[in-house]
Amino acid sequence: MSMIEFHNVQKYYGDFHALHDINLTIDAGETVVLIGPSGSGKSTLIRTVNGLERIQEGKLIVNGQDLADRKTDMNRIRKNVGMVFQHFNLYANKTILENIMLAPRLVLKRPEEENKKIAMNMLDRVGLADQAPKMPAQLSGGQQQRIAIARSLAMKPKALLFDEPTSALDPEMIDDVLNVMKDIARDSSMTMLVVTHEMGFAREVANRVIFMADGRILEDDSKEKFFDGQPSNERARQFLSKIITH
Ligand SMILES: Nc1ncnc2c1ncn2[C@@H]1O[C@H](COP(=O)(O)OP(=O)(O)OP(=O)(O)O)[C@@H](O)[C@H]1O
Repeated sequence: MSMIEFHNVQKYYGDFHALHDINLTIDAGETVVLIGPSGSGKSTLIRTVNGLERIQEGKLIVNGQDLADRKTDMNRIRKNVGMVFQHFNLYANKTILENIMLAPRLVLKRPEEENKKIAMNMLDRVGLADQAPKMPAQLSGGQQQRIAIARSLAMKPKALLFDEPTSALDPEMIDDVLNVMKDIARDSSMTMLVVTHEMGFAREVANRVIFMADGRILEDDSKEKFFDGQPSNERARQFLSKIITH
């Protein structure tokens, strides 16, 4: 079953053509890694999936709903599709536990006791149950990002989008966050679309690797083909050789 389908999608910012004729299907449970040079449209593409950016042409079906249709209920999309950003965006004046409980309480009307239980389970899953009473500023960047992931998980989404989740972190914190993401990727019920240049993550858990440049998808390969064979596209090959040697 497909979770995300792009059919001839075009996205413009004013006159600027940011996404060119995107065709892409991601099945439920897949982990797809999106790479490409700066400005190639990776963020734009994933932000269209939960309606943070609107598309101008084509069809974009997410969890069975067409996002190009103005009648589509965006709140329902956002309940099912979580997003983790480069900067964690935690509420600074709320405890870690409150950060996680807030959206399920307000959006899902989840009863308080159940909400707390699920929040604690999610904190446990990211290895930070003991941090529940603290404030975000008391945690390291890597811990804050794991809290942001727990917060997304607490909504029990069907899909999670990650936009460069480790690129604002000190190097020593990156593995802790990637390990949490790998654990989620191995859960076959979760669909993940991840913008990252962490190729170790891609090699270990991705089903597919997609290469974008200039707003276009130039390569969409299984991880085996991408890493062990050779991407067919010359720019993808060059990009891969640069990020792997650096
Ligand atoms: N709100 C906006 N208004 C106008 N142009 C935008 C806007 N957001 C992005 N763009 C442009 O769209 C193009 C794609 O940007 P996008 O952020 O999607 O790229 P990216 O591949 O995620 O880059 P990076 O790796 O640097 O984050 C860039 O040329 C960018 O300048």
